[in-house]
Amino acid sequence: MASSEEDGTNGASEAGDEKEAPGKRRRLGFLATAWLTFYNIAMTAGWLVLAIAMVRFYMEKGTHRGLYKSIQKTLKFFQTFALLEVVHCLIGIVPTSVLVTGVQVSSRIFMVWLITHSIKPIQNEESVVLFLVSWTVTEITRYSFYTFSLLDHLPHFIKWARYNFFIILYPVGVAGELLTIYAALPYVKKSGMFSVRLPNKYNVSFDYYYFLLITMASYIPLFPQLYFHMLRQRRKVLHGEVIVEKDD
Ligand SMILES: CCCCCCCCCCCCC/C=C/C(=O)SCCNC(=O)CCNC(=O)[C@H](O)C(C)(C)COP(=O)(O)OP(=O)(O)OC[C@H]1O[C@@H](n2cnc3c(N)ncnc32)[C@H](O)[C@@H]1OP(=O)(O)O
Repeated sequence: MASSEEDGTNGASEAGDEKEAPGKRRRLGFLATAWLTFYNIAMTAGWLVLAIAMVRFYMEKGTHRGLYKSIQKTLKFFQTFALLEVVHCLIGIVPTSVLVTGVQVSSRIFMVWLITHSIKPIQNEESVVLFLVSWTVTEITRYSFYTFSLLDHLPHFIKWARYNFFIILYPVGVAGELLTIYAALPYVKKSGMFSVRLPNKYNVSFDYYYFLLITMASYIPLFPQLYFHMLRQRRKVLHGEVIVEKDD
């Protein structure tokens, strides 16, 4: 993939073009810092609320059945709000690749709105809990990491957690997502939902069932790229390695 994501800049950094030492933070303007601090605190709080709601639900009911329904509004709100992350990359206030962030965020939005929200019979699948728990732990860690970094008071444990938890949580989350899509397939096939059949006046056809199969297959090339991206970030941040760029 293009080099920009490996050195952690997207070319629009306010810090200029020179390469920074690993672990050294860029300096942002006041407005960008204030906005990002607010955004990250709000997101940390949102995912914490979600975590507490999930733990309380499970302790009270002793089952995962009904869990999704009870937390769906909070989940939809905060996961949709994360679309702003793509905007942050586009306008250059965070040095992350638009492509990496775009794939990450769009796959989450897709899971929330076009799978779990739209296909009610799968909402009680165990696999939904799998990705919900992975996402929640990841996001609490990630947004608190960004918040403390912006405030220049990053506890070592948060940094360690940010660049270690994903090693397990990423595959677990992806497994949860794939199993949920797989569970949705029979309902999608039977109902023909979101599909457009011929003949119609636009002369186009679309089969959501096959779209889901293609989406599942697309995890095979895309997920390793995201995972190796995180492993490179881990080496850079935790072990201070300078990643040598290689242009495609
Ligand atoms: C239409 C259908 C599409 C379907 C597509 C299907 C294919 C999908 C295939 C793959 C699907 C994946 C699904 C995801 C599942 C899960 O999430 S499971 C749970 C586990 N998940 C994770 O662990 C997620 C890991 N991913 C991430 O952390 C990010 O999303 C990332 C974009 C992939 C990587 O983050 P990145 O930003 O590159 O790394 P960082 O080291 O965190 O940040 C780099 C620098 O940027 C600064 N920064 C970034 N964001 C912020 C912010 N909000 N505020 C402040 N600063 C920010 C960060 O501080 C770093 O700065 P420097 O310190 O100056 O370098």
